[in-house]
Amino acid sequence: MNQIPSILTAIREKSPLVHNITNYVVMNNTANALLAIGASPVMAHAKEEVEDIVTISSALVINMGTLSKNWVEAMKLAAQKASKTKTPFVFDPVGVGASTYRTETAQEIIATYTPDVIRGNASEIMALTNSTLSTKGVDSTHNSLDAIQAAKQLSKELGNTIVISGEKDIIVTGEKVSTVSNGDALMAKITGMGCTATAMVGACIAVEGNTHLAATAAMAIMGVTGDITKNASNGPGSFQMNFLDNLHLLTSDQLSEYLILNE
Ligand SMILES: Nc1ncnc2c1ncn2[C@@H]1O[C@H](COP(=O)(O)OP(=O)(O)OP(=O)(O)O)[C@@H](O)[C@H]1O
Ligand SMILES: Cc1ncsc1CCO
Ligand SMILES: [Mg+2]
Repeated sequence: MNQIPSILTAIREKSPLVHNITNYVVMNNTANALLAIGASPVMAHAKEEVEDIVTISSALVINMGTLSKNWVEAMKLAAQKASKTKTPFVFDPVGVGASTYRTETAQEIIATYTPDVIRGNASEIMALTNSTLSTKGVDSTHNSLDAIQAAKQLSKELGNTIVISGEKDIIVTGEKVSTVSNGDALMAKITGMGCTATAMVGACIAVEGNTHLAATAAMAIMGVTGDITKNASNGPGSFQMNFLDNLHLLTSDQLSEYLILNE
């Protein structure tokens, strides 16, 4: 618990370069959120350059939100390079289970390149272990608690950390389960808050090698910033704007004070 604020401090001190291959919907928000927390984002998806960008980056974030053939090829090249250079790698399987293409792409990336962390909502994490589960789209129709068994199974198979986001954020590494109970329901009404959470995992794994701790810190940063933001906001628009300000203003003391963590 007391290690979480020091991860925030490390992000601000080191300003790690975080390479994102992410979707058209959230690209701008994600870059701004990474800047606000103190990291340095680069968005790059051309096949011709992703390997070079991975080489100079401290973490790789792959988000398959708006996937297509060239992008998937770039994702695979980047993930392969990250495994060679031992660059920490987080994967967001956006909408897995909604189409065969999404399911096959997610399964191939996970099986071939073993992300250090996978972050998805409950429906997405469940769809990764149950190929007959079809998801509604990018929004979850399940509670994060429903996905714990799937997350444990995945984590044990892959030897990595799985994050299930939702009202409660659940971080699973093998049998170890940590829960962050901060945040606000409005966060699910702003597109790409989950993608931002995945990018925060990227910033945290860039400075902290323990993936369970880093992923917990990322969800703590999201949830505590959500708590601080909710009182000052009238709806999704102002929440989104205030959230960015509060990420920038977030202190280690606030993280310690607000965090509701069970482990
Ligand atoms: N009901 C809620 N209460 C508190 N926090 C929430 C709630 N719903 C979502 N969140 C928070 O919002 C963030 C995004 O989680 P969510 O599960 O909505 O991601 P997602 O479905 O992948 O989103 P997207 O696909 O739009 O990026 C997380 O930090 C999570 O903790
Ligand atoms: C709405 C949406 N559609 C594809 S990606 C995305 C952003 C949230 O996941
Ligand atoms: Mg998502």
